[in-house]
Amino acid sequence: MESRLISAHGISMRFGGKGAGQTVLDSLDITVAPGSFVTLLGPSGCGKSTLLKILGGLLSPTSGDVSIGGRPPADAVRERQIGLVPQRPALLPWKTALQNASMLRHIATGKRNSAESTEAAEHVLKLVGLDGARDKLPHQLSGGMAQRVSIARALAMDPAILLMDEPFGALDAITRDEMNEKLAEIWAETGKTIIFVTHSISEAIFLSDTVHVMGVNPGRIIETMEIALERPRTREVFDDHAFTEYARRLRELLEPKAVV
Ligand SMILES: Nc1ncnc2c1ncn2[C@@H]1O[C@H](COP(=O)(O)OP(=O)(O)OP(=O)(O)O)[C@@H](O)[C@H]1O
Repeated sequence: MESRLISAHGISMRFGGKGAGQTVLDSLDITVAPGSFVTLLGPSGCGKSTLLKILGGLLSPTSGDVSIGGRPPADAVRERQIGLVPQRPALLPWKTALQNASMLRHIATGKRNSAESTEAAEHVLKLVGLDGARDKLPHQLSGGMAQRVSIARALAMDPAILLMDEPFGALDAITRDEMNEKLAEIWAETGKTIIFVTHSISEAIFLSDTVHVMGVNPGRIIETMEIALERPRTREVFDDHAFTEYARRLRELLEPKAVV
């Protein structure tokens, strides 16, 4: 694929029938530059997950156009250029970390135990910092470790674009910070385009090049903010004046307006 620019124009999404239906997204425009880290930040129900799936070609909008590298998103899906990391890891409980990480590749290649797929899974397990846990079963993994396997499973397919749907929402605050640092490293090392959904202001600032703030009823982008903090970023950046300024501005945008 020549350019992986994701471009979406006039995106509207309506669920349900005419009377009882709901317009979830309304005339939304967004572009995502190849190799960038882009976050969709907004309140519950504003349509972040819906927009994420539309951008990755996993859901068709009711109206509007999406293209990935100038081509229909279905092409990118067919060419396995899209990886998805869901909210919950959903690992197969009877398979080890390595087997879970190689699973999609084995399915894609049609070979149950190809050495090449296992090698790819070993490589990505190392990348997510789990090479020591390759033979553990899901019930032997912490929440953070399980989510790392889920990231490895998506990365093992070597997609150009990674869709991450609030992957760290269920983790405790410390583990979440650790996962954010690890993800920033993985992104820097692999050059993937990452579209990330979160409710967390600090997570959005820490990870992103660009934060799209969404409003609700109907879901739309109310502001796009470029995050100009230097990289690589470590936890110390939370104390940076620029960081707290971004956080203040984002909080203002997300706080419900007082009714006068
Ligand atoms: N398949 C579907 N059928 C009907 N309604 C849906 C469907 N998927 C999403 N919705 C509705 O669309 C709205 C937006 O959902 P979506 O999951 O995209 O929001 P979100 O911002 O990701 O929410 P959250 O942060 O709580 O996960 C919600 O009201 C939801 O009930």
